[in-house]
Amino acid sequence: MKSFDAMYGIDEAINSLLLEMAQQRSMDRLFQLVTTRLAEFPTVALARIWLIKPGDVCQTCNMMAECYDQETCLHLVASAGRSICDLEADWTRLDGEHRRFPMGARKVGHIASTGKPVVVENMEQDTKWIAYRDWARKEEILGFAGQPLVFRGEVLGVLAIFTHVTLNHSILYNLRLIADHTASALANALAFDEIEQLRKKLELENTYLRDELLEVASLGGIVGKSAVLQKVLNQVELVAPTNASVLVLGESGTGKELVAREIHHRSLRHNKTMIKVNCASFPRELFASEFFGHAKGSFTGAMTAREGRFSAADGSTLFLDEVGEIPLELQSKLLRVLQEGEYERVGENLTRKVDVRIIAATNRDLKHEVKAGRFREDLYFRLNVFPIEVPPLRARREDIGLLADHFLQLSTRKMNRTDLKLTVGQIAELQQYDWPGNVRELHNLIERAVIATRSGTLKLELPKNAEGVQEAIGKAAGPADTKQGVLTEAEMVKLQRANTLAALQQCDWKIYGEGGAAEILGIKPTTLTTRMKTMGLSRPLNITR
Ligand SMILES: Nc1ncnc2c1ncn2[C@@H]1O[C@H](COP(=O)(O)OP(=O)(O)OP(=O)(O)O)[C@@H](O)[C@H]1O
Repeated sequence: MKSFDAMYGIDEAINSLLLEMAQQRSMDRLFQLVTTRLAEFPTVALARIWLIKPGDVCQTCNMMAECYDQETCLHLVASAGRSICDLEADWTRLDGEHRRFPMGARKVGHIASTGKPVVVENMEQDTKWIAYRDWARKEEILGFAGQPLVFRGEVLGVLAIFTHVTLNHSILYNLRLIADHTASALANALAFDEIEQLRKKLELENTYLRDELLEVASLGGIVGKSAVLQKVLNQVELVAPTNASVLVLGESGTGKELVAREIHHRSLRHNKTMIKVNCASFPRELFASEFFGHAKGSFTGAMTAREGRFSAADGSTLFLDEVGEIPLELQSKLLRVLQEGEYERVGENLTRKVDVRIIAATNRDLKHEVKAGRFREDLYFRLNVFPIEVPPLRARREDIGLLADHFLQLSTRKMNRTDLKLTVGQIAELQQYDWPGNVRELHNLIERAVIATRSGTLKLELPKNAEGVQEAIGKAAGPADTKQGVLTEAEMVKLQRANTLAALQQCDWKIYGEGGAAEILGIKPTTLTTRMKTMGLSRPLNITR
């Protein structure tokens, strides 16, 4: 009977393997290299590496009966060898019956859970460890040796070989050398991975933080003294320190986002950045990835793995703006993460946990959306734990003067101007207007006026109430005789608003896709949604698309 020691040139082979290992940059290639080189010894039938990782396919794993914790198990990550009785058999596959081993189960699980090597010198005599005696006999396998992959006292996995020859304990020395090199390369790679992930997370957080700073700089607190606004602020104060979900309702531009930020700033989570996601700003096929992230290669264009917004908001608040736009097929996934705090990235089976507080906002009538079958009722109840209704500006006219002054100050500071003022008469005029675009429209109007005025009293160009689209277009097209075909800046703005509104009305407020307003206007849907915000255009509640 041949022995393992009879392998010719074993020391040279192992030395050259160790040198080759040092050149490897990819972990997968390193594992493959180790198993392939070991399987090249004529006496080795099969060489394998398993790594300890979180359980991922527990429900379909055929070792489930032997698995007690279902938290972590051994994942087969590299395999090489050849069958002597079935030449078609592919022993490099990683998806066979033993792709997972429970910790503590059989030889491999035992090595992982004890951190101690196992040698079966001669399977014909020592049958304790052999689960598949027939397989071993047919494949003429006599020996088994396995070493744990240990780095700084922590077991990371197992390296094992099945041999056609009997073994003695001296095999463990060579196997230990290879296992130690593999373990330290693996530990380095894991550390680099972790650093890379932290770096990406920081980068993402920084981006959100920068956006947040810009927002905060341009927001500058909630202004207003009206009774209806005070009621909103009382509700904010009440709900902020709890972890309850909040649904902020109201027309576009009323200040729903500002309310959401105020809740976050007064909450126990205020030390972390609030993450915002505008549910109307990306196409439906990207929703899942945007929310939950994706694994590398999970779809065309997914060149690298990506953290989703839920991960970025872990321990903080996630603001779901325009929540009524979430496609029905994603609503169940959202409900699950809200109820159980669990989700999976696109293209990954691993379940991740998060602790996120949700503040959602919408200008849609969500109850109506539920009735129409476009919004899940259970999700609606989950979000609507504490509803806050932000009133339109026309319902709090006494705030208009304060807001106008506030925006004048913001704009003059931003543009380094000091000499501009609003008259009492102008404020009275502002209070007469109905503000279909609400506070945002007022903000934009003041900012435009600051740009347009050289000094002294602001030049306000207040739109007329309830001006029709055709009227606006007609007017804008009309001035040819009076001003030689030239439109003023204000007329241009009015014309663009009227044209955008006409496009939206023509296609029943459909933004994306074929026949949508973006297509009719020849612009990107995201540009259109931003433009709608600036212009204070939003779908009327009775339009249900
Ligand atoms: N009470 C307020 N005090 C100061 N600024 C306000 C107030 N309300 C709204 N704003 C300003 O008006 C603009 C629109 O507010 P915000 O984005 O919060 O509205 P929204 O209701 O979330 O709009 P949308 O539904 O279009 O997302 C912002 O510039 C915000 O700073």
